[in-house]
Amino acid sequence: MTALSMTAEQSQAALATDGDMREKISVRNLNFYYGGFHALRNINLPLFDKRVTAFIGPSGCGKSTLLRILNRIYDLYPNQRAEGEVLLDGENLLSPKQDLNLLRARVGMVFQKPTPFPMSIYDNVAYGIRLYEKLSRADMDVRVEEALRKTALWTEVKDKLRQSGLSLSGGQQQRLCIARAVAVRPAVLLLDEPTSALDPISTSKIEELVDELKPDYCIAIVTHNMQQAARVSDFTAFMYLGELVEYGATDTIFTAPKEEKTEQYITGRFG
Ligand SMILES: Nc1ncnc2c1ncn2[C@@H]1O[C@H](COP(=O)(O)OP(=O)(O)OP(=O)(O)O)[C@@H](O)[C@H]1O
Repeated sequence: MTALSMTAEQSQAALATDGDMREKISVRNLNFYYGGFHALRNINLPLFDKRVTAFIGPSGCGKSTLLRILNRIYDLYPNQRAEGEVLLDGENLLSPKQDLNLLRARVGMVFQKPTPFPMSIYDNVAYGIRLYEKLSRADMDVRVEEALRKTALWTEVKDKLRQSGLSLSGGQQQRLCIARAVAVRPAVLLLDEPTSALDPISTSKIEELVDELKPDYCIAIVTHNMQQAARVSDFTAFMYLGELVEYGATDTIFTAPKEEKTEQYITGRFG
């Protein structure tokens, strides 16, 4: 069975069992090139709303490349080129007509290392909102509080909103970055190994947060941690050498994968 037919079959099965499921992003026949290097090969994949999809696979297989296409971050670099379609609510975000500012408001991204801006906690969260909306001071206060509450940071920072974001612990900084992303009310959240620089307690807080955010977003997470993928995701995409080897419900991928390569990877035989 090819990855493509499996994808269609799996998503059909999922749709049949859960009327609440809606395909938010559809990746179709996607190829990606770094100059002459063909980094992603004919990727087909659905990403469902209100669900978490994990991208797993050994180093260099193309997980981050795929994630970076979903908000067209690669556009910032010369000689990087995508072919195919990535439909967001049916609209091809790879189209040259796509407004990139608008796209990045709809698709938020959080990186591996916490990257707060060198400004206050309040301004870190308000920064993105100010790019897109002109709010009164009172309305901005409400939005900042809402984002900090959503990311379970409010009680920890409400008395020091004017302190630098850099004064927070690593785990708090990462939650601040997630608050910054959700503050602009995106539809999609992309998390690129968001806990790889964090201790186990901060990691479990971020995982809980992903669970809490799930009902409001379509979430994609790149992770090297198999347990994390199994804990937080509903669907898993296993990639190898730029190809999507297997996609399916996370339970199935981790207990009864169809492809030998997937089984070898999840049982730690390579990678
Ligand atoms: N800027 C770049 N220029 C050229 N090749 C690149 C560039 N970035 C990544 N690649 C190559 O593209 C392939 C996919 O890289 P990518 O970073 O997407 O993999 P990954 O699965 O996220 O790896 P890791 O788990 O190590 O982060 C690799 O072969 C990598 O060397």
